[in-house]
Amino acid sequence: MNDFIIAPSILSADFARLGEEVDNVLEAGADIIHFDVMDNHYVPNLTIGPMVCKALRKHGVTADIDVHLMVKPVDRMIGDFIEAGASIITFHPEASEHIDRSLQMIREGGCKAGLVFNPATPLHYLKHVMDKVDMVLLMSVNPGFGGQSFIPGTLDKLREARALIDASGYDIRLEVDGGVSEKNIAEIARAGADTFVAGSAIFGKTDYKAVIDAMRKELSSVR
Ligand SMILES: O=C(CO)[C@H](O)[C@H](O)COP(=O)(O)O
Repeated sequence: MNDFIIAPSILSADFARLGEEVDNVLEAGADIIHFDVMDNHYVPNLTIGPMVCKALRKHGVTADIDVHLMVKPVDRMIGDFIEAGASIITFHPEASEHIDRSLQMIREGGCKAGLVFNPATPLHYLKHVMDKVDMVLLMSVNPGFGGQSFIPGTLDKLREARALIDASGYDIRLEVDGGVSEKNIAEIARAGADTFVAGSAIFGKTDYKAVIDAMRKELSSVR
């Protein structure tokens, strides 16, 4: 596995050609696919559900699918996404009544589990479940829409999360999502992130490989 993971968010892909878009971005060098699920309740937008995840598997996608649940309640969706072929499932702690149970459901289904923190959500939710998470995702925008600007305070929060993860001794990835581009990816990596979600920065360009290569070049200066 690469030390740094680039995870294009299909939120910014052309949904009318989704299978082809996913094939193209993986061929261009993406490591995994980030799959944003919005319910028009937890966030003010509505996107895609397990049927689309299943359709991507049927289309032949074998790369990991990183499902970010922006839904409330959370638990009802977990089984559906496990069955649909998700690899990683993350959710927002404040959207689950029973965080420990939700994390266990995900792992028992054979997926990696993670918690997602909005810009103003404190990291203390992690304290008693570090042994049950494979990924911590810090939102660097308020969730709901692609194409927003990176919130600079996320850099300090990344440093705080990196220190917690390193002190825990567990193998936990630190992902960042929102406003990530080839211009700021090195600074974000230096703050501690190892997994980078980018939507508009990649799908907003015609040459996906050029953007992903530029991101990797920036990252090569970090470690
Ligand atoms: O979860 C999201 C929004 O809730 C998106 O993944 C995120 O915003 C990525 O889009 P962009 O890279 O264009 O900011």
